[in-house]
Amino acid sequence: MAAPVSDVPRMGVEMMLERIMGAMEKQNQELVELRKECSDLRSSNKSMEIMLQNIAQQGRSHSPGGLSPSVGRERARSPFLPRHSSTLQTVPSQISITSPTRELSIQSYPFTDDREIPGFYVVIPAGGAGTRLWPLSRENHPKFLLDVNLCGNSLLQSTWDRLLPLAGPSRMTVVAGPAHSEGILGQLPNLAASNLFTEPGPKDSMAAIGLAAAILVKRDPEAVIGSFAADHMISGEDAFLGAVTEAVEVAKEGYLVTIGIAPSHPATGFGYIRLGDRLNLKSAPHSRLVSSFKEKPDAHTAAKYLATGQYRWNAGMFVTKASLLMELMKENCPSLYEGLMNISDVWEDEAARKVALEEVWPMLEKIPIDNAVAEPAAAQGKVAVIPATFGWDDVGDFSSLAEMLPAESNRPRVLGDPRLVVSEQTAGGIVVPVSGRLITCLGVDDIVIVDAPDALMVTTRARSQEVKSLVKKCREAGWKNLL
Ligand SMILES: Nc1nc2c(ncn2[C@@H]2O[C@H](COP(=O)(O)OP(=O)(O)O[C@H]3O[C@H](CO)[C@@H](O)[C@H](O)[C@@H]3O)[C@@H](O)[C@H]2O)c(=O)[nH]1
Repeated sequence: MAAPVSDVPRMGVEMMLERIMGAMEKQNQELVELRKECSDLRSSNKSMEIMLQNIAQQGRSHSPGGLSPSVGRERARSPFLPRHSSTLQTVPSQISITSPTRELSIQSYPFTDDREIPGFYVVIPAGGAGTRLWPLSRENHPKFLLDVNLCGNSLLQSTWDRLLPLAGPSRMTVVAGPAHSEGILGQLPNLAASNLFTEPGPKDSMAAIGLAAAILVKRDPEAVIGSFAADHMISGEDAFLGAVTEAVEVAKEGYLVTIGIAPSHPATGFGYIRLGDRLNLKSAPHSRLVSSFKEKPDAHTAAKYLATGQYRWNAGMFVTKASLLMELMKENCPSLYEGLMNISDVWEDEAARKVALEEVWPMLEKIPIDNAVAEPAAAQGKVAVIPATFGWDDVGDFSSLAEMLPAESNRPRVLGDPRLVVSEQTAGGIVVPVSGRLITCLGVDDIVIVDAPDALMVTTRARSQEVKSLVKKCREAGWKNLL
């Protein structure tokens, strides 16, 4: 039967709408495929880059004390987060906002093909469980072993890859607890066993970095060391390597050198560096003195600092002669210095090391490097800073993890398979579908949902720093096996 005359124009409109919707759907589909292609391309570029780096390293015959990379040990994939074919996640090329000032807008270090710095040792202190990322991170799978942005590498592996060109495999070292040794060696097959410094228990960053300094200064009295957290994300590798190379030059002049990040908000979880005079070093044109260093100020003080425009966040990276760090420890925390000297005296003798660690380690003072030496040394004019122009994030909690994922309007960001999340009027949050089941949400903004097979965690982005206290509560409630 023919349609009534009055319905004809309506049918026309409906057909048009249908066609438009169809075309839009097709476009969306193409966009998804394009994103996947880009992501695959990025992964294969990365593999190619690593392959080229390996070839270059194998061909390097002049590497001092060069170890040949261990044969037969393959790099283990980082555990826990699932891999899926339709990943849409990308890390923006610039993670944090760099300084708008002209002074910092340049910084391209004049690298030659070989970036290796003779006598430079990398120290990666890998401690802490990253409890604010529970239930993604666990005591046995801490944050640094996780591939939090699904790039195929854990944060530790990315840290290693980033710094390898400067030190070569023989001068890359890691300090960690015994529970993580196996995971670390599995993920870093080219880490020499003698360069994994195993501490009996967590004693905070001064003891960890101090232990590495005490051992390395005995192996090489002229050693310049750089300590870099195992669990940070960085974008802009050239700018990063340029900053570290300048920092090494400044360290050789007898400074404890930090890297300063332009702050974007009055964070209370970071150290603040007040910029002092320029050092006017030819080999490190961006270097400046640090006129003061304040570790983790309160919110009011942080806001005051920000308003002056004179402060940088401390990126938690320290570059210095190992001998200077030992001197600073001797001056500012003498008993810790004594203890570490006793341990390092016998370090290369396995049996004696075991005895010394058992006797001395439990007595050591638990203090962060920032309070132990950075604050007092800055007051004496011994700390310098290289202002950074690379993107940086310490991936401290689910809110900062969310920042790294592309925003989608009226939809939470998804770390994992986006098909497992169906939402309606839910903006600004982050969902991590690990268990594989479907997650649905309606009308809940800024929500954080982490769905692991054995534990579900729900909070808001605003409270994601407090996940730490939730973990404490779970422990008190007898759930230690899930932490
Ligand atoms: N091996 C080992 N490493 C440790 C230990 N304690 C801390 N670390 C390592 O030392 C580094 C810094 O320690 P955190 O405890 O994570 O420091 P933070 O609170 O984040 O503050 C530091 O980093 C901020 C940037 O993220 C800085 O802004 C701040 O000034 C400070 O340096 C990290 O790589 C951490 O894994 C430990 O007992 N053992």
